[in-house]
Amino acid sequence: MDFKSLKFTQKQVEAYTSVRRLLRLQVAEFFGLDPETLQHDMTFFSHINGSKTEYWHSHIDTEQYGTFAFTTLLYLNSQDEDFHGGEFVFEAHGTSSAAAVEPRAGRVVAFSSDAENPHKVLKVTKGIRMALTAAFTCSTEKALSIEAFPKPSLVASG
Ligand SMILES: O=C(O)CCC(=O)C(=O)O
Ligand SMILES: [Fe+2]
Repeated sequence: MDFKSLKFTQKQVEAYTSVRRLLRLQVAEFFGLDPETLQHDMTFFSHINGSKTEYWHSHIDTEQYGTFAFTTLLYLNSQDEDFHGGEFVFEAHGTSSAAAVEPRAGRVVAFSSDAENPHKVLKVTKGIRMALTAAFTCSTEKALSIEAFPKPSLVASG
């Protein structure tokens, strides 16, 4: 499947928008924030298969993407059913020990995006792993610099 040529239907955009709204409320509740302080940052879908040579190396989202304050990950399929490998791993650092998350369709991971949460994704050995990364920023200036998602040119009319 050539993901880059897909167009989103209006229904898919509505589904995405309501998922995004719920993620924002969940992050606000979990971190004890007013939802109004969380503004939409970058969003993207990822699909990783065993033929990829570049995996998600260990990184810190705020450094990698420049703007993230809170990251949410929504898994769209499941480890051991749709793919093998591909665990999400919070790296050990300071006094924190490593912790792994098994991707499951519908499971959400939310965390603050800065140096306190370095993480990586382990190699996918079989199948295709699909996830949504949806981030929030607390800076209006940064939020205004973010391109609309999905790009209007990728939404099918009617
Ligand atoms: O898909 C995942 O589990 C993590 C992806 C990630 O680290 C990112 O989008 O920055
Ligand atoms: Fe990340």
